[in-house]
Amino acid sequence: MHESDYGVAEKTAIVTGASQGIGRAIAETLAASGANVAICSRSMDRIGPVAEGINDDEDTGEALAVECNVREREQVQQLIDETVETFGDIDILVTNAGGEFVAPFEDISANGWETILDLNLTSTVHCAQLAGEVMREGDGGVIITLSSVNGQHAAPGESHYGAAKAAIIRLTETLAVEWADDGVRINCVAPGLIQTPGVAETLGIDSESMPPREKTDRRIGHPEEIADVVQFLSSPAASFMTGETVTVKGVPRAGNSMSQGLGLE
Ligand SMILES: CCC/C=C/C(=O)SCCNC(=O)CCNC(=O)[C@H](O)C(C)(C)COP(=O)([O-])OP(=O)([O-])OC[C@H]1O[C@@H](n2cnc3c(N)ncnc32)[C@H](O)[C@@H]1OP(=O)([O-])[O-]
Ligand SMILES: NC(=O)C1=CN([C@@H]2O[C@H](COP(=O)(O)OP(=O)(O)OC[C@H]3O[C@@H](n4cnc5c(N)ncnc54)[C@H](OP(=O)(O)O)[C@@H]3O)[C@@H](O)[C@H]2O)C=CC1
Repeated sequence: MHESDYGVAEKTAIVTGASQGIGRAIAETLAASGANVAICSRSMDRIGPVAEGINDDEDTGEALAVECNVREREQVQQLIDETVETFGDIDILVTNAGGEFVAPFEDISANGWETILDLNLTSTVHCAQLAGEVMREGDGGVIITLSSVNGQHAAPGESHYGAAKAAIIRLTETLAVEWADDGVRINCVAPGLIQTPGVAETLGIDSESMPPREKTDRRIGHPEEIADVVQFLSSPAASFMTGETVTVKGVPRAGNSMSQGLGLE
C-alpha cells in the first residue's frame, strides 16, 4: 500500500526573511518536522530570537540565524557558506524575503522601482543562483519561490511589485526546465492576503480579529496556511511537481488584492 511522504526530517532548509510573518511560519513549520533551518533577516536582533525559540525545543530540527540582506549578493553568499559549514548541505531553499509600498506608477521614482525589483526579484536570483550551485553540484534539491496574487493579476498601485512577482513566476518555470537534469525541482507559491506584521503595519489589521482556519469563506489567511503548502512542495509527496505556481488565496472573488480593499466580509 502507498503511504504518502510529506516529510522533511533531517533535510537542510534555508528560509530568507524569517524574523516574522510568512517566513517565520515556514521556518518553524519545517523545523517542527525535523528539518535543520538556516534563517536570515537584515537584523540579528530580530532573527536571533526566532532561532533561539526553535533551538529551545528539543523535538525540532536545529536553527542557525544569519544576518543577511538578500539584496546584497555577497551577504547571500555568506548565508550559503555558513549553512553548508554548519549543516553540510542545502536541500531546500525558500526565497521568502520581499516587500512593497503601494503607489501609483507615475509617483514611483527610479530608486523606488529599483528598490522593489531588487528586494523581490533580484534577491530571488541571488539566492537561487548561489544555493542552486550547491544543489546542482550535489544531490539536487528543492527551491520554493514567493510570488503573490498581485504577480498574477493587475492591482492598482502595485506596478513595481506586480512586475517583480510576475517575473518570479516565469523565472521559476525557466529554472524548472533548465535544472531538471540536475535534480532540482522549483515551484512557486502565490499568496493572497495573509495576516502578517508587514500587512498589519501597512493595513492596520488586528490579528485578534482573524477568522480561524476552519472558516472557509475567507479572503485573509494565516501565515501557517502558506507554510503548510511550502512543506508539501518541499517534500517527496510533490515529486512530480516542478515549474508550477500554487495560488493560496481562499475563496476566488474579483479583486482579491491588498490595494483593492480588504473585503474581509
Ligand atoms: C495581496 C497582498 C500583497 C502583499 C504584499 C506584501 O508583500 S505585504 C508585506 C510586506 N511588508 C512590507 O512591505 C513592509 C513595509 N515596507 C517597507 O519596509 C518599505 O516600503 C520598502 C519595502 C520600500 C523597503 O524600504 P527601504 O528602506 O529599502 O527603502 P527606502 O525607504 O530607502 O526607499 C527607497 C525608495 O522607495 C521610495 N518609496 C518608499 N516608500 C514609498 C511610497 N510609499 N511611495 C512612493 N515611494 C516610496 C523612496 O522614496 C525611495 O526612493 P527615492 O526617494 O530615493 O527616489
Ligand atoms: N502578507 C501578504 O499578504 C503577502 C505576502 N507575500 C509575500 O510573502 C513574503 C513574506 O511577506 P510577509 O510575511 O507579509 O512580510 P513581512 O513584512 O511581515 O516580513 C518580511 C520579512 O522579510 C525580512 N526582510 C525584509 N527585507 C529583507 C532583506 N532585504 N533581506 C533579508 N530579509 C528581509 C524581514 O525581516 P527584517 O525586517 O528583520 O529584515 C521579515 O522577516 C514576501 O515575499 C511578500 O511579498 C505575497 C503575497 C501576499
